[in-house]
Amino acid sequence: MDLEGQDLVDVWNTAVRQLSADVPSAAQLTWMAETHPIGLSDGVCVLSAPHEFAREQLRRKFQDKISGALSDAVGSPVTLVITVRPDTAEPTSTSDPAPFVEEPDDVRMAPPTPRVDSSVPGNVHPLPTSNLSDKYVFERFVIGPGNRFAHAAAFAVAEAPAKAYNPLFIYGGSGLGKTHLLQAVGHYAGRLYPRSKITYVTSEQFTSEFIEGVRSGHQASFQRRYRDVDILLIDDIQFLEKAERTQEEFFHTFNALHHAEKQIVLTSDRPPRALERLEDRLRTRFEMGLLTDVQPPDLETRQAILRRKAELEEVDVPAGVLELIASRISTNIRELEGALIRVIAAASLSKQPVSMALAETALKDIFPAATLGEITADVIMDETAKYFGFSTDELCSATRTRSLVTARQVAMYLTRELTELSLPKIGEQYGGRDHTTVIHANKKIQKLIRERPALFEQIQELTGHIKARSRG
Ligand SMILES: Nc1ncnc2c1ncn2[C@@H]1O[C@H](COP(=O)(O)OP(=O)(O)OP(=O)(O)O)[C@@H](O)[C@H]1O
Repeated sequence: MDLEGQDLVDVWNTAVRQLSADVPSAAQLTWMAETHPIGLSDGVCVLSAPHEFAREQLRRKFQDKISGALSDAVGSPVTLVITVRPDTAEPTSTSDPAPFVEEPDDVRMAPPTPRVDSSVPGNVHPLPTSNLSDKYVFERFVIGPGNRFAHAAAFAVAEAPAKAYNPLFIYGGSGLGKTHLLQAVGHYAGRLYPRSKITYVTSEQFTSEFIEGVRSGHQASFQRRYRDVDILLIDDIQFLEKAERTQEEFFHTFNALHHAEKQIVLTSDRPPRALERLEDRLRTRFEMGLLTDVQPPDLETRQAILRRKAELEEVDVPAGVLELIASRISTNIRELEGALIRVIAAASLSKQPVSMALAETALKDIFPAATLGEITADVIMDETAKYFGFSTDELCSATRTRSLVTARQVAMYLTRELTELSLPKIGEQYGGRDHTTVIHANKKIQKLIRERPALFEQIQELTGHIKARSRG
């Protein structure tokens, strides 16, 4: 049954009436009132929540009840897809003005906006490329000896999906551009083939959606979502090693897509043969197409990446400073970019041009000392909590006072910069938050350290504490 317009609103209102006895707080009632149905097609209802926090709450606490109430209202099973309206304001927090943050936005990054395509019954899928980062396009990717082949393969796949190499499997160490290439395929193919359905997902998201589908008995809509695409981009496939049942499901998804000549692109931190806990049949399928690795960039490429980044930031950075940063950080491009951002922040705060002296000072805390041991997420959490006067439990809690939100965002930012943990893993570390929350925290702090001298100083000092504790 497909519903739209007033019919859909009537069904939704009936469901909400049925639910209101179970909604205890005024805040929850407000989110509920601000949540609207977008479409109901082939047993899948797409809801639009006012913000990410509401979406999470609705998903965690009310998903089953809402599905049940909607199923009752239409007389057949209904699966829910909850999205967040882009560009809506964050919920406001109630107390504690923070010293340097205006708004307590723990989360803000629009997830893919599913649409109900009425021309294809039952098709609920993300708009092409809607959950891709704008930054991760081919135009911003600097080519060097370590990534030339991977770049060429990704480019070829975007130009001729399912014709060039299928699957394309890109592997390599942390922060070397795998996600960037994967999403660039999505952007470019989306431009060349605007009608194609392109889905980007991390294997962790795929796993949790699958589990959710099983739990709620709605596997069919999950399967439809992933089998009805033209290009499937799956990031960090190594996490499937830990999820046996999802491996089975992914095997069928893979076969269905491959058989239908749809393109699959995968990234991993290791080549398929090193994914030891992966079923053989999946490993062999991953090896069926083209395998390509990304290697750490050489000095020249590192400088070129920094030059490009400085141009994009519209900041004049002398060649000597680029060389200084590039010569000290060699294995992770994320860290390389992080160092440049701090130098630019230091210059902008002190209202000086970027110079060697300024760069040396700004970077003294973050260049790894020779004897530095591994920096762990636990140490970062512990030091950040201490620094801002909170407990680690508070950092992981749902409390959203301004100062706590900032401390939490700083902790996530430093974990992203100083460890190799994936975005979902960092989210997990901080009370099971969504990976989009971590992306948001990272962006937010990158922006704030340029605007607020106090926060910049605090983060420099805190990084020093973390590094000191991690010295071997
Ligand atoms: N060749 C490149 N040119 C420009 N920027 C790059 C390049 N390679 C990586 N980057 C940038 O470095 C950062 C880290 O890259 P990315 O997230 O793609 O790494 P990854 O290999 O997927 O890491 P992880 O395995 O930790 O997820 C991103 O901001 C990306 O834009």
